[in-house]
Amino acid sequence: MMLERVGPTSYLNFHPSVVCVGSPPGDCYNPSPFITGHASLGDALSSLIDHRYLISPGGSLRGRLRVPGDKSISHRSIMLSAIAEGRTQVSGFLEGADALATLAAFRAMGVSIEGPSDGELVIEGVGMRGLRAPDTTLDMGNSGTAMRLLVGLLAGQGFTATLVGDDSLTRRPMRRVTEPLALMGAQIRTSPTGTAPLTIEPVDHLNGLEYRLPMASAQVKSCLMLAGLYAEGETCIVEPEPTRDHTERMLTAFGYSVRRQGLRVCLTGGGRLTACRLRIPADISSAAFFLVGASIAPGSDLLLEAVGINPTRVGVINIMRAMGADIELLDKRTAGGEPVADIRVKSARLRGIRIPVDQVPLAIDEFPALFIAAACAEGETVLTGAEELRVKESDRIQVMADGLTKLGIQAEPTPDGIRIQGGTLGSATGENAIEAHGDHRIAMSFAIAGLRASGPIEVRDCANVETSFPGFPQLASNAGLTIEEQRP
Ligand SMILES: O=C(O)C1=C[C@@H](OP(=O)(O)O)[C@@H](O)[C@H](O)C1
Ligand SMILES: C=C(OP(=O)(O)O)C(=O)O
Repeated sequence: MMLERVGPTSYLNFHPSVVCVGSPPGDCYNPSPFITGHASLGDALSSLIDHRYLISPGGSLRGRLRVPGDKSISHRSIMLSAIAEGRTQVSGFLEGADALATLAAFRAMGVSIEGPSDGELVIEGVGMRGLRAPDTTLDMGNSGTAMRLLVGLLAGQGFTATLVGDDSLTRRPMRRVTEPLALMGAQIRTSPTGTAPLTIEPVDHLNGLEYRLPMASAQVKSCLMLAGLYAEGETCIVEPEPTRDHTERMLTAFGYSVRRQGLRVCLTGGGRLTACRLRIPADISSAAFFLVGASIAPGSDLLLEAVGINPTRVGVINIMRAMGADIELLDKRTAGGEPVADIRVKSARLRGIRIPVDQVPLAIDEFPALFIAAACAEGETVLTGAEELRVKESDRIQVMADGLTKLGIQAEPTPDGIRIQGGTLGSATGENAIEAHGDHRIAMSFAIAGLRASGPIEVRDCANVETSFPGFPQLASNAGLTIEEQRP
């Protein structure tokens, strides 16, 4: 196998069927849908269904809107309240397929959950040792967060559980979590290439761990913190750069002591969580499509209500402002331990930039939308240090480069990023339609590209928008995007 060093701690491993990212170079992604052994019901359905968006060119985004609840925080709200003592009330929960997969998994482990109804949930915590062995495999659908956090939480339970996912999730690297968990004493089986299904076997006990993350990943950090709750002694994780800190904040809200010193975060196992009330802000990752859309569409003026502006998530705002965007944060406040603001965005003339590497983990899910901003900017935008984008729901560097190229934009993928030359977005329909490859963020990014395109855009394979942003076409259309949804 050929290994190419692409950064101080990262490797891309080029092989016809397996890509390995991270250090040690063993954390593999299997890009071929044909060589995974497992497929869930979701896959079977999505292979039959071609769910498309047809976008008419032009328009502007105006008015006020509230995007759905934060996906990262929604997953964590279920996981922590399930193992807390007492009844937790949650509002603003994202009723999207990813967070609902987490909810279903905890129901299958005996947790009583009322709702969701209009984002409201009531969870009866079963305490640290109250989860029951599930009768069936736990299907985490399309969600990397659900699978990677849950494997940490389950590593210290006294029962066997198997986690499966859809075809995309089954290709994503899991050694990044199973290897450090094994150092804690966990027993977890993976496929031969280190992917799902993951089978977690009971062990006598877990040891605390001091672990330096080989890549900036909040999922790996959170996985190890959740395992650390069940470990003897202290678990400390050192991040290469700050990543989203929702687990730390939420554990604190549940009364669990988390100690942070710079890039090192520690907790001691054996404590307990006490139920609380959680209010989940609107998801900045969903707001990102509107921040970009309103910036690129002339005549736009949009207010996005109650969006989470946690400093570990605001890379999209920092990058867009550096490109010249007109973004104001209004009425800053705190909700459920998380900073929140209303965001006003108006159209602006954007210019290409070199994206600062320290912003990459803070905007990791927003790059597909940011690439559309780059395509509409004057000059070149260069992204580096973002090889993690290749192991998301799709290879987001390649899939975005392919789509932008179809729209007539010069987009040159590199192992750890992309170079995009701003230009005029063209049209893509019929045989030439944009393929979202089942990746929700790709689908929504090309939908908003329609605001500045010279002709219609057809986006294929959009069903997974339901994972993070149910109701996206309706909300976008209310704001001014001309979008038609074609369901089979
Ligand atoms: O912890 C989380 O909730 C997430 C962390 C990020 O993944 P990585 O940890 O792989 O960077 C992000 O891409 C994902 O959408 C959500
Ligand atoms: C990468 C994402 O999610 P996950 O890793 O949870 O599948 C995302 O939502 O963009």
